[in-house]
Amino acid sequence: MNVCVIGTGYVGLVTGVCLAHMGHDVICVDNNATKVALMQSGKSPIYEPGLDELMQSSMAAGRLRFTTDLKAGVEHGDVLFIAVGTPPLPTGESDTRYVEAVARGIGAHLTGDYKVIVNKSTVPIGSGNWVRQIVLDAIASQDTTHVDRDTLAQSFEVVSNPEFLREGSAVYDTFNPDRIVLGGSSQRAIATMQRLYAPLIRRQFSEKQSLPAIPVVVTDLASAEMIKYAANAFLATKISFINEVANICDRVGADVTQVAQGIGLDSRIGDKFLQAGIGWGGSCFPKDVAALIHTARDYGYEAPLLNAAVQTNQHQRLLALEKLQQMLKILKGKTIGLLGLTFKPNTDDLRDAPALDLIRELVRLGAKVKAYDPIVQPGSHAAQDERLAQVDLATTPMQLAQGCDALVLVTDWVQFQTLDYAAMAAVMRQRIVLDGRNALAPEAIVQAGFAYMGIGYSVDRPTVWGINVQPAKATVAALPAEQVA
Ligand SMILES: NC(=O)C1=CN([C@@H]2O[C@H](COP(=O)(O)OP(=O)(O)OC[C@H]3O[C@@H](n4cnc5c(N)ncnc54)[C@H](O)[C@@H]3O)[C@@H](O)[C@H]2O)C=CC1
Ligand SMILES: O=C(O)[C@H]1O[C@H](OP(=O)(O)OP(=O)(O)OC[C@H]2O[C@@H](n3ccc(=O)[nH]c3=O)[C@H](O)[C@@H]2O)[C@H](O)[C@@H](O)[C@@H]1O
Repeated sequence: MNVCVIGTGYVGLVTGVCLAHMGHDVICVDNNATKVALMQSGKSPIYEPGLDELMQSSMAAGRLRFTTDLKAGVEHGDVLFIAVGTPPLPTGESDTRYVEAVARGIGAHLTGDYKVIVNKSTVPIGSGNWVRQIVLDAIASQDTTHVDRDTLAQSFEVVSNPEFLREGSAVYDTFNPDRIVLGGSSQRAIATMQRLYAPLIRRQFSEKQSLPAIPVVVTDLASAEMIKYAANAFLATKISFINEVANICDRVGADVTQVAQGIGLDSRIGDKFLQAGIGWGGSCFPKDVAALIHTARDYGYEAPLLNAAVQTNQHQRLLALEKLQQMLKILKGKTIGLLGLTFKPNTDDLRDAPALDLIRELVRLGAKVKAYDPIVQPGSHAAQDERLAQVDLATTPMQLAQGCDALVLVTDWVQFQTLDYAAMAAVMRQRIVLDGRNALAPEAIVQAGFAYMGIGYSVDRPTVWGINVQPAKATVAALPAEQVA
């Protein structure tokens, strides 16, 4: 099928590239000419594992093109994806002006051929009908000579198809979704979307063909829009829940990693998104939870649980500061080294990253901040972020450790598990590791000469220099057969 994806951020680019890999003929449109030129040269503007390779192979096969020309994209696509950003306004409300501009642009360029317009962006509940109205308004003011306006008005339908990919594993997630959600009232539009996703649903192009088909959930427009917000709000609340449990663990003498393992094996709870740490961030959880709270408020409902999840997260994002103060007392004049800056590993995305809150507060309290991130390297695009202006960016972990009073693991990049911590300890002023993601092997860190502290360990646990040491993980063993009977 012919597809047009408008907006080539994380979602738009990954969607376009994956649809082209499935065999569709895809044009990606973006109004950022610099970005388009980069993509036309076969380079992805974002760091996302596996994306460059797929992008280049689909371009070589002639199934993937990039342009700034919206008209060309609209004329080409049987399916038109709107995948532009919906960032938060200061009120928490979602800023839908980019969606509005694209919808207007689509309406101005419709040709009379049948098109399905797909809201892929995360948009407030009710946006499906709103987009439809904007397109109709644009048709009404279209200067058309070849097709009458009634024909144009009948020539499109709007579907909601929310996206659930995670940054850092976006390509994998797109090819292996837990479900596909399609919201809309037109059978023709839903059938078109099912045809588009047929190779994915039946896993026809992957080695996983033996797995069952991917479930497709067909709903009305508003429910599909709500599914997206409810999914993100639930996941964010789940993390806030385990973080709250971690904070209680800290006080009562339990180990949150063992607790997470113990509750996660209950299939009603599940073991995912139970990693306690210094809080959730990124481009979506904070903005989508805020937007859902805002929507609820518009309807006179306070959404107390969601507000509490946000509040717990705000506290959690500064927990590292509290713990550093416990250990170092006065932070003024101390040097703190951050391991990781991005909001999660395998991305170069700094949007609403917990590291930024920590940097702001450390600087405010007079500490010197150094940081090492495998992707946010000096000179890189991400490093230009003005919120890093007061951070001394190191090019190696050793350079980071030099002269530090403490290291804080902020992002759980896998390579941080195997750094030469003994060598790093040797060049530090004080040897403290605060593991903000419970990602390191505490015994190894202690052996390397550090005092170790995680998130969710009790003050009553065995301590090294008065700081808690994480015990071994809980073991899970099957009962002997005779005991089962
Ligand atoms: N980033 C993520 O992992 C996920 C994001 N989402 C949702 O998907 C949507 C897009 O998010 P991201 O990809 O992160 O956004 P982004 O901000 O990274 O990218 C948006 C792109 O749209 C382009 N754009 C803006 N206005 C345009 C216009 N009028 N015409 C053409 N292009 C235009 C921008 O130049 C930019 O390249 C948001 O609603 C977000 O909530 C949903 C799931 C995952
Ligand atoms: O709407 C979106 O944009 C996306 O938001 C999240 O994906 P993403 O933000 O890429 O990353 P996650 O893996 O969900 O992590 C979000 C934050 O939660 C934190 N987190 C995650 C899991 C966990 O157990 N503990 C925890 O603190 C991460 O460190 C990160 O800061 C959702 O997981 C995706 O399904 C959704 O499509």
